[in-house]
Amino acid sequence: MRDLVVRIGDRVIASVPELDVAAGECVALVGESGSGKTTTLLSTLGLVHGADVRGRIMVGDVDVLTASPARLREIRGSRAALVMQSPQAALNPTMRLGTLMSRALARHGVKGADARERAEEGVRAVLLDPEILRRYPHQVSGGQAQRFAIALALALGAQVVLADEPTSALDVTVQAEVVAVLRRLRDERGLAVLLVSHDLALVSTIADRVVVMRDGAVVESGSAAEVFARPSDPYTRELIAAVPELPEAVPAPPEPADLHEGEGP
Ligand SMILES: Nc1ncnc2c1ncn2[C@@H]1O[C@H](COP(=O)(O)OP(=O)(O)OP(=O)(O)O)[C@@H](O)[C@H]1O
Repeated sequence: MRDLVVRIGDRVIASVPELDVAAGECVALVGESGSGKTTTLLSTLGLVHGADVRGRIMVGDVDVLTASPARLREIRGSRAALVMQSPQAALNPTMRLGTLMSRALARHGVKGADARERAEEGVRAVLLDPEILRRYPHQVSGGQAQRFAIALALALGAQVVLADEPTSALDVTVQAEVVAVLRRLRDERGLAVLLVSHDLALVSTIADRVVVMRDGAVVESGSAAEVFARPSDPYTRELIAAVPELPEAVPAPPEPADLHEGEGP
């Protein structure tokens, strides 16, 4: 993404000069409520409505701002998948998870034995028992529903997962499970993850890079280790100071000078 500017009337609600997420990498957008994180994330799939969106947004080789509606539908789901805060609310309560999965696959042309295989492979990849495909949404926990949403994305072949506060509705242990699944998929399958979260402790356990937003603008970005260990912006320092356990969560990389400590010229 380059030079993203999202305006509603005269107000710029998100302005991001540069944002890239590579395969096998997790980038976290952090910042307080209303700082423009969700707007930035939704822009990547052309899902910001009622706003003036400018810039260059590429998902693979698709230019999101100039793509046809059909092309956009194709990338949503089959290339990039959105995982939102409350997946249970987004799942049709009258259908078993297996039916939801097979309908989604059918829409992308995958049917029959192929679809069953992909569904089972998807749920196994998020460490769920394929038995869960026989259950209805109300018969699974919030954490299972969230992992199912990720499984659905994987079954559809998503290479990028866009996760908006994927764990904020979950308790701490379940949050850790969801993050562990995302981390594993990033490491083992090269999934690219763009994560929106205001939870810096959680971000420190998964993000490779961090982009800090405030009032619609990027105030700081860099490797997670660098940003957490040596935040350059006062706002980032404030955010980090509010999370006492962070210094232990992310060991600071040594300063280049430290590497040579004690070694005289
Ligand atoms: N469609 C819209 N119409 C009017 N204002 C909007 C619209 N979408 C977002 N905004 C405003 O733009 C600003 C940025 O919103 P955004 O949801 O991107 O922030 P956020 O950092 O994700 O916040 P949160 O953590 O609360 O989700 C907010 O002030 C919000 O009220």
